[in-house]
Amino acid sequence: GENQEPDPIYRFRSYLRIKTAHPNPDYAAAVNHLASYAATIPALRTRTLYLTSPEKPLLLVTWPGSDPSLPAILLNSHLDSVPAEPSKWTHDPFGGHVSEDDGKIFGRGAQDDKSIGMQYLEAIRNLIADSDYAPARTVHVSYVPDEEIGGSDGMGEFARSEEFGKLNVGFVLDEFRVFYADRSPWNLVIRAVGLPGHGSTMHDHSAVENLMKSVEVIMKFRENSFDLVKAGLAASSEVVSVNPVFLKAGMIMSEAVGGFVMNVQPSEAEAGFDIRMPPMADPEVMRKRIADEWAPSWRNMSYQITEKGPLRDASGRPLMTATDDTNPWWSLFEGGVASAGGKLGKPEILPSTTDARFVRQLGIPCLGFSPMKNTPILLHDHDEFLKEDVYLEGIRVYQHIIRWLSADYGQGRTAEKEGPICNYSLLGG
Ligand SMILES: CSCC[C@H](NC=O)C(=O)O
Ligand SMILES: [Zn+2]
Ligand SMILES: [Zn+2]
Repeated sequence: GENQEPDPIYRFRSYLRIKTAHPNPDYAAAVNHLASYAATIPALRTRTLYLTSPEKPLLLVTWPGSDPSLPAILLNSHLDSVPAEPSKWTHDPFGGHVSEDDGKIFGRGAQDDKSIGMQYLEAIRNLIADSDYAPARTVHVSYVPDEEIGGSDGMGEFARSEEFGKLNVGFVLDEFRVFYADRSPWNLVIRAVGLPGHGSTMHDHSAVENLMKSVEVIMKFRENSFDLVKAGLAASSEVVSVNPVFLKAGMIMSEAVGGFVMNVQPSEAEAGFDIRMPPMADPEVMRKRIADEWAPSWRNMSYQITEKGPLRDASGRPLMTATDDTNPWWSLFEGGVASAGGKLGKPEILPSTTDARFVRQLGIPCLGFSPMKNTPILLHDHDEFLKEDVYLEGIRVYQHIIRWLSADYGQGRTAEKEGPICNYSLLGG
């Protein structure tokens, strides 16, 4: 029962009970929960930043290292969650329910990403309590708002802030299992105008006809991308994806059957698409394709692209973090996972998008990682859960990773006995 459950599980369930779903995430309660727990660990300092508005706090927890001259590491997670449809769930998505028989902890955020947010703190607590470990590098833990809605008032703003610069961050860990890149979202809306007229006449160049021609061209492009994936020639995260997400046309008349006027051909029509651009995609080529083929002005089309986040860093390089020995942080991360007895899959590009793109844009290496062994991926899905034992095991994995990343392997300095000796200068010593 509740009395016998380990404290970390109790704290995780309490976090899951906080209603952090959009459109009204309770950021204050989430920050309060995290900061209260952090306050019980004397080595930690906490600060709450309000970078854009009093409604959007960002919690920064800091574990000072013994050598402030070393670049720090940053462990990031987001405070917000996507909405859930309670009627489609077996248990209340914000009830913190645990199933008796198999120890599944249900909740919106159980995987994405309240688990890692609490695991970071639990791992730090254990490193101090169990082994008296003290890091050489400073370890920062950030809890940012708004990731699920694009992150511009969250990590986007944070990465641009003076505050962030002062942290001297050398390496960042963010959510999900080893991802070295994300795809950048573009929102595309195409609009057609055309000849209106009586619903009974057949004429060329109506708005809906113009729109449908573009939709066909776009869907053909989509089919080509998808065929590459189906043939096994590319991972789904390696192609440009495009999916229609809304269609809008017609004259609304609420008392009509179906709600629309039937005998008028509308003079305007619109469609919206979610496009994801992999890091290697050429934004210029894509912009030109949209202008010339997808929404050509000669077909009376116009369009609007909203590029939600960068594709390149300041020196024009695609936003990818190296996962080989050219990146010493990778070796330390991999070493930490291996020393915990874990095995990493092949590093991938995340098909969707996270806040990692904002730090990669600064040229800071960042890996997406969440220790969720043998767990079906239920991000944004119904009945999102994480099993108790997997959650606790994840804390242990983070203890190893944090230790490897934050220890001092410097020239002539005492190397941690579990850590590798690697090129210190590459790590910014
Ligand atoms: C427009 S940025 C949205 C970010 C969001 N992130 C997680 O799901 C995503 O849709 O990938
Ligand atoms: Zn997430
Ligand atoms: Zn998400």
